[in-house]
Amino acid sequence: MKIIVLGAAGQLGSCIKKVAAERNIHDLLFATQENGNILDEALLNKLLDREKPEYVINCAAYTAVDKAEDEQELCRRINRDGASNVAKACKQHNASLVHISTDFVFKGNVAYPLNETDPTLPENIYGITKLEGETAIAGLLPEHFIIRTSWLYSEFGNNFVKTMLRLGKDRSELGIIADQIGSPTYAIDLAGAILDITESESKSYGIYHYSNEGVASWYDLAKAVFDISNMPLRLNPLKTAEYVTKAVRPAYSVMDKSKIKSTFGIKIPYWRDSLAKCMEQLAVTA
Ligand SMILES: NC(=O)C1=CN([C@@H]2O[C@H](COP(=O)(O)OP(=O)(O)OC[C@H]3O[C@@H](n4cnc5c(N)ncnc54)[C@H](OP(=O)(O)O)[C@@H]3O)[C@@H](O)[C@H]2O)C=CC1
Ligand SMILES: Cc1cn([C@H]2C[C@H](O)[C@@H](COP(=O)(O)OP(=O)(O)O[C@H]3O[C@@H](C)C(=O)[C@@H](O)[C@H]3O)O2)c(=O)[nH]c1=O
Repeated sequence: MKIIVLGAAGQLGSCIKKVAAERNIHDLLFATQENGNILDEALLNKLLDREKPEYVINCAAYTAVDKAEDEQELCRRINRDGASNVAKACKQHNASLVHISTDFVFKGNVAYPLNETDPTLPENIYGITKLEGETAIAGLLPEHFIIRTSWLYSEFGNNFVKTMLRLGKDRSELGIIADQIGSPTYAIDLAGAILDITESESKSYGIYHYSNEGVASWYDLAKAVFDISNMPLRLNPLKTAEYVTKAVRPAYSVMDKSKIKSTFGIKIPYWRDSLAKCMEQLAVTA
C-alpha cells in the first residue's frame, strides 16, 4: 500500500519515518517542501500521478503560533490553501487523506474533555487557519481523516520539551504558565496511531481527536521534564497574564479520545510514561 507523507522533514513527519521503519512498513514516500510543496498544485498533482498512493498523510503546516500573528497571510496560505491543494490532488487521484489539526481550534473556555462535535472557536491565527484547512478538506474530499492533536513533543524538531531542556541548561529558575491545561502528546505515539489507521484500510472517515492520556498544565509538563532529567531547577507557576505572548492560547483544550479508540481499537499511553520514553531517546542522542 503506497503512502505519501507531506511535510516529512518536520517533527511528526520524522516520527512517522521512524515508526514505519520499526514496523517494517516500507512503501512510504517522504516528501519535503522541495518535492512536495503544498502551495504548488501542479507539483502535487505530478507527485500523485507518478506515485499513485492510496493514502496521503499531510504533516505540512505553518506551526509558529506567535509568529503567525505577524505572518497571517503566509500562515493562511499554508494551513488553509495548502490543505485545500492537498485535498484537491487526493480527489483527482483517488487517494484518502490523513490530515493533522490541532486543539487550538477550540476557544478553551469549557472545563470538560472536548469531543469532535463540540463547537470550535479558535482565538489565534494559527488555530483559525488550521480550522479553515479542516473546513476546506471536508468540503472537497469525503475520504479524509482529520486528526486533531495537542502539545506535540519528540526527539525531533522544535517543541516545548526540547525548549525546556535548552533553557534549563543556562537558567536556575524558570516561570511557566500553570493555568493553561491540555494533554501533552509524544509525536511517536501519534505516528503509530496514524499508521494504525492507514494499515486498517478503514473507511470510517471523519474528524478524530488524539492526544496522550491524562491532563497537565505547561508547568506540570516542564516540572516532569526536569524531574525525569534530574535537573534541580526552580520552577515558578505563572498565570497566563504574567507571561505575555503575541497569540492567545486556550485555557483548557483537553480532548475526548473515545471515538478514535473505539473506531480503530487504538490504545493510548499516559503522557508521563511517554515523556519518560522520549527523554530516554533524547539522552541517547545528546
Ligand atoms: N507541534 C505541535 O505541538 C502540534 C502540531 N499539530 C499539527 O501537527 C502537524 C505536524 O506538526 P509538526 O510536525 O510538529 O510541525 P513542524 O513545524 O515540525 O513541521 C511542519 C513541516 O511542514 C513543512 N512545510 C511548511 N510549509 C510547507 C509547504 N508549503 N509545503 C510542504 N511542506 C511545508 C515545514 O517545512 P520547513 O521546516 O522547511 O518550513 C515542516 O517540515 C501540523 O499540521 C501541526 O499543525 C497539532 C497539534 C500540536
Ligand atoms: C518557553 C516558555 C513557554 N511558556 C508557555 C507559553 C505557552 O503558553 C506555552 C507553550 O509554549 P510554546 O510556544 O512552546 O508552545 P506552542 O507553540 O504554543 O504549542 C502549540 O503548538 C501548536 C503548533 C499546537 O498545535 C498546540 O497544540 C501547541 O502544542 O508555554 C512559559 O510559560 N514559559 C516559558 O519559558
